Amino acid sequence: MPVLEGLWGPDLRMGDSSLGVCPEEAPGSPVWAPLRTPPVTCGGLSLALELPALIRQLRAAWRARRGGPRGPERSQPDPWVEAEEEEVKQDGGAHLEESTEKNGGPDGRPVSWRNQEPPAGRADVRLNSGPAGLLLVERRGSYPLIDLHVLKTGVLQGELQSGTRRKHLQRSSQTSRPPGHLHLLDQDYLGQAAFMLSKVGTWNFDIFLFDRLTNGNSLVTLVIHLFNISGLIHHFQLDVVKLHRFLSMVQEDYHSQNPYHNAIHAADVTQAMYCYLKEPKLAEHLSPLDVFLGLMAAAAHDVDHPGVNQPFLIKTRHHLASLYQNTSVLESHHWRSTVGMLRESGLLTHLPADVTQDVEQQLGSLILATDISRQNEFLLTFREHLDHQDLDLQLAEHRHFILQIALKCADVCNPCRIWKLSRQWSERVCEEFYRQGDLEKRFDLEISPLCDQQADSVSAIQIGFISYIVEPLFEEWQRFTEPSLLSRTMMDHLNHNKTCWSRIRSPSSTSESEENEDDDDIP
Ligand SMILES: Nc1ncnc2c1ncn2[C@@H]1O[C@@H]2COP(=O)(O)O[C@H]2[C@H]1O
Ligand SMILES: [Zn+2]
Repeated sequence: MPVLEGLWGPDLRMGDSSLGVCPEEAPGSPVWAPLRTPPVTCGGLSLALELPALIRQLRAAWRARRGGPRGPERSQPDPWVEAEEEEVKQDGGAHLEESTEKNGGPDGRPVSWRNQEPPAGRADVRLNSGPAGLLLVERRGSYPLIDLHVLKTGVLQGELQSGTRRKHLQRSSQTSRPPGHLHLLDQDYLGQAAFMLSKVGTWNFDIFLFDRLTNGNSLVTLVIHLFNISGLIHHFQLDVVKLHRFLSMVQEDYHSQNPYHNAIHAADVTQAMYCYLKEPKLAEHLSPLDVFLGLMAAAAHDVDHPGVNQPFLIKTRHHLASLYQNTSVLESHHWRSTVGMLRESGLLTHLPADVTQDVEQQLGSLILATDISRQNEFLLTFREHLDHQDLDLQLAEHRHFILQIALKCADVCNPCRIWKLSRQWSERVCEEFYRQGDLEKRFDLEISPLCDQQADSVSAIQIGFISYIVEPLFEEWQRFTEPSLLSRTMMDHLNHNKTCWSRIRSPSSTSESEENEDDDDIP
């Protein structure tokens, strides 16, 4: 499979994984002992509540603050945002110093740390400065939809732009709900969604079903629940209304029209991250800040993803590619957009400036680690640590590294899910690749690897992805977490799913229709 090998690097696999049984949530595993304090009140809201009651309180609080049933309307094109984006293009980002100052915090707190170096041990935050060496904060509305009209002429003329007017039109039509509105659970489904949340730590959690039950609000609902049960709201004295506002912005800025990179993927990664943070090897060492960062980074790690990859943005000269100098373009955008939303929501304004600075930098380091082109760099370091048995989770720096690895695992864990869920993710991600390929074909661009529906079958893509990316990473993760029932289960599913894709690829042994009927049994 030379194409796949070339794309994903050499096969770095180690030994075979052992087989195991499919567990429910491991009983009695330590879950961040320091966080066990029962949530009582926060922002005037009682948090010792079942989810439906919490949501009702949230809704009432939100309405009271907004002075009406609706949140701020964002669906109208905002000429101010457009004007500013034009500025970005014209001055190459230099004006962002002023913009950062303006947005330093909703309370107007000066952002005195702008030109400081990132804290020691945060070497991954290497793209925190723009051309003028200033920290970039992307404001909401930098929605990087690809403007097909501009693409057609722009590629020829070598001046592709992002097409701000069109993107606002597309943005407002993509969602059926008014942005900013508090989209809470449909009463009919409250009970079922709440029941699912009671099993949020189990590996076979069906995020697609949960998304339907929550009316497309899986990300907001899941993360508020996880923050609540993890004691984070209490520990950091978070204002639940601000938290809800922040998460709604994040959820809304995922593109629902992307088959794969949408808010359901973010919710799925966050749920996986939660499972990994509960791993006994890790949980007892994690501080509340670690848990907060892990869940936040997972929730926001792909925000505003345009549904095309970095090479596409580079070859079409998208403004984000030049803004981030063709390096970790998407990940940098996800991070800086997250920082913009954090500041806009005011979620952390009650915390000391050095804490918020640290949070922003660590979020960057975590989100940047999800750049799949840096896979080998992380894998080799991880393997070296495990070989030398020198990871000391008392050290914040080592915990941060493990959080990066955990997030990377969560991001590519879909082949480790039960077949019924895994197959959906595989089809979705390939559909997104094929759409990019169709775009490239339509505009006479070279078709990117894996994006040609005629040449690259779903099964071939999956076998390559599992062999070169997922297996090597999860084998090391299993080494780190052992003995772990969850890791054994994930490896079971991975092997099973790989076998399924192999059979689909070579139907002589099993027909595709036969395989589609396959349930979640491990072979
Ligand atoms: N099942 C899969 N098959 C092929 N590629 C995948 C699969 N799951 C994730 N990926 C790729 O891995 C990348 C991890 O980072 P992203 O979520 O940004 O984008 C993801 C996809 O490009
Ligand atoms: Zn992702």
